[in-house]
Amino acid sequence: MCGILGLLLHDPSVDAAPEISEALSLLQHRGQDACGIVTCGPKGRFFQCKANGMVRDVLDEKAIAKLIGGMGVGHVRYPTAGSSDHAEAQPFYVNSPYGIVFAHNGNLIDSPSLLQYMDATAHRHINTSSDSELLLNLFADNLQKTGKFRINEDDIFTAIGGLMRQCTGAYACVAMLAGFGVIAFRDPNGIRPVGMASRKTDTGRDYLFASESIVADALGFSGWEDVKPGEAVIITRSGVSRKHVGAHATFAPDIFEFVYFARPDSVLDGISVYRSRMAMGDALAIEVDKVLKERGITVDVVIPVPDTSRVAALNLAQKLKLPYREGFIKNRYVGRTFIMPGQQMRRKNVRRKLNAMALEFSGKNVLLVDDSIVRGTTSEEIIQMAKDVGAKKVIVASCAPPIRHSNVYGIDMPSRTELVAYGRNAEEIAEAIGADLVVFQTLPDLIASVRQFNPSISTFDCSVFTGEYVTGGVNEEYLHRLESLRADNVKNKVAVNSREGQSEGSRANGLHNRVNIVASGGPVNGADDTVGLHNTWNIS
Ligand SMILES: O=P(O)(O)OC[C@H]1O[C@H](OP(=O)(O)OP(=O)(O)O)[C@H](O)[C@@H]1O
Ligand SMILES: NC(=O)CC[C@H](N)C(=O)O
Ligand SMILES: [Mg+2]
Repeated sequence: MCGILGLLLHDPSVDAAPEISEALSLLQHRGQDACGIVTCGPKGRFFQCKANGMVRDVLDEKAIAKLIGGMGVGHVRYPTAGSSDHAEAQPFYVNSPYGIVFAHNGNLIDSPSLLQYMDATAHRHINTSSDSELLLNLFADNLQKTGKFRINEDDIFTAIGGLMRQCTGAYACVAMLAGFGVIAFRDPNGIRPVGMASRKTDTGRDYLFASESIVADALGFSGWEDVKPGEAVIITRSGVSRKHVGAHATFAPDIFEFVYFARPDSVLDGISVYRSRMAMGDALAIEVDKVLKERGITVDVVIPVPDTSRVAALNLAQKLKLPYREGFIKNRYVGRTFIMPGQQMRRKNVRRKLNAMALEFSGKNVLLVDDSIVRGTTSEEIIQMAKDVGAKKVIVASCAPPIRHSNVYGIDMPSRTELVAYGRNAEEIAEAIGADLVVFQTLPDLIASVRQFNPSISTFDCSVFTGEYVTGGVNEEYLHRLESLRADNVKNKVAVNSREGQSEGSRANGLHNRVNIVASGGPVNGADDTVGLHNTWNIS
């Protein structure tokens, strides 16, 4: 689940990079592996800084000062296709036609056939294993087909319509054409979010595209509107054009955005994430009450698993008239563990991140509330921590139903066997994570919790719960291939072998590398100090 960003300032002499960087830090919860910004300055020149790392580390003051121009595109990455190589950090760039920069959230499910098309028909070289580089080149190929010396909005709509006919999967994208403007589009099912807002200035209007509305709130933009499924929106300094260019398909935003991914203070597709999580807590309270009564178990205290579950846990506690205590204190400097690469790192960081306060657990029957149980890494660790500090019974309640199916649309859950609920019922899951009892939200209750705030949405992508994939094109053969490429144990093997094979490992040096990190206080307008697109890996 990455974060994407586009910004066009009405005054081209004001640099967009500082605000893009600020915006990316607000989207950091969507991707912690890599980040980047490309801006477009005078004469349509692009300036880039991207690398593996968090926003605050990669996009420091010096780097930002060298990103010239009043429009730009940004990205925070959570790798869900290809590798974690710094060459796959986004935005991606291709010089022909016109000069295009591209940022993508989601996953394509037909990368192998698109790769074949690129090679055999479009004659475009793809230099990484990223599906986003493929998607950029598909966009470029479709723009090329217009055959125009100078392109206009209609040509761009035609090109994006062509792209949408040619690829399948989840994609919310922001692109930038050199000297022209910024563009956003969303796949025909609208699986991944992206919206837009504007801001009045003394001279005209600034425009923003972002994965989540929180960015608009924080940067003083208003009039947030979602880009619609299958829609493309083009913003130039002369205004906004939007058009539905994709096939008409079922609108199915991913329900997991509401369960876990998005910030609670965002509103996605007209639904407040915060309110939907409150409703999840209310609904789960009824289920928990029922199960506890059936089993004759009493609970002394409700404790959330920070951070995401807090909103739901508080409502659940209030509904059940039980005390709510913050029994786990989070180290605020450790990021989200679920989106960290590799099981070892995730496990280690749950321990680093959370500390159990003995006073709140000792001698009590505690009800831990989490938003979801995926691999069970978090639950397993925190249940042990709760028991270590003297909890009598540990009951776990999950705001999401059991997750038994792979995600193919941009969450890194490729392998069913890594999921703790795969092939297990609730009792077996409880045993696997060391809980005395586990209670799951039902799927109808989860859907109702979210949908009540926008009943015009009839379907959500719930594939991780149901194994039904709204785009089609996902069968057993596909899932087996995905597992063989991306399961944790496979990725570990590839990382170990990468020095010999130079295939996917983090040590391989691709084409698109981080700009020099050089102590330099010089001017940013001279050729020596500005940062173009193709930089060397040079840290001094
Ligand atoms: O069963 P698992 O595989 O452990 O995955 C589920 C857990 O991971 C996430 O927490 P994370 O720490 O990533 O983020 P948060 O701080 O926003 O809760 C999520 O909120 C669950 O707690
Ligand atoms: N989670 C995402 O949106 C990732 C985008 C893209 N598939 C990548 O892996 O870089
Ligand atoms: Mg969590």
